Amino acid sequence: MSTPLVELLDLRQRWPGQQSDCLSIARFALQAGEHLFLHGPSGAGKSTLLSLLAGVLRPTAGEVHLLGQRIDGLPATARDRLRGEHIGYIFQQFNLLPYLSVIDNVLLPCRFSRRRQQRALARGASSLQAEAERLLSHLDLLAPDWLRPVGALSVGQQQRVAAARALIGQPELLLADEPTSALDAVRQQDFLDLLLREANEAGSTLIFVSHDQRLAAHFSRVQALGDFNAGDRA
Ligand SMILES: Nc1ncnc2c1ncn2[C@@H]1O[C@H](COP(=O)(O)OP(=O)(O)OP(=O)(O)O)[C@@H](O)[C@H]1O
Repeated sequence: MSTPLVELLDLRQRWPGQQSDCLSIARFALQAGEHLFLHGPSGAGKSTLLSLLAGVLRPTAGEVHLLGQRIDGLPATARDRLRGEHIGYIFQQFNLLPYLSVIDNVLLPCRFSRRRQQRALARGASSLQAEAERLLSHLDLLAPDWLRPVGALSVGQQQRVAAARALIGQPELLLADEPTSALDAVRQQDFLDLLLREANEAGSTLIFVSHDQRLAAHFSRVQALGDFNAGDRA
């Protein structure tokens, strides 16, 4: 089998002040192009797992591999660069820059990564701005909102901006942490359509964290965190 796109080996994560490991994973791997629906109870460690895979967090022990490269020992700047180039991350709290406009937030990954710029333009758009507008329009965020500061938008609108920002430039890995929690049913469906279509066209690997089991049917692989995490039983 080919090298996994992401892999965790003998990983442990214990938060300061805790008596037990939040995560204890002998092995977890995803192949390029896999779409995983990840679920589990609140507090089980799903967001922690995504932070480790994205190199936001370094594990207490063990190995994190991304695109065949071991990243847990890299300095923060190198992990930040890899994340910017290869990962689209929809954070649970969005992590948008509230004073920047909607368009400027979506374009942020392209400002920090030439690779994301090139891949955004390779999508056939006439400019980066046009590609940002295409993604936003599909998520039902239309022109009158594009120049507004993102902090002035509703929570559901901000969630859609965060999605467009993660998708621009076709990153190899998409991490989506409860990405539809603030959306109504119609927009949830539009969001899933766009996410899965973009992921398929780019061959992106996707980890989609959600409590909403109705969405699981859209995914090729469905797992509970407890299937491979012994942390809370340690
Ligand atoms: N920055 C932090 N400092 C200390 N403990 C943390 C931190 N972040 C998370 N934890 C702890 O790690 C555990 C797992 O949290 P995490 O947010 O990963 O769970 P989750 O499965 O994503 O939950 P939810 O479904 O509610 O979002 C919790 O016990 C939480 O208190």
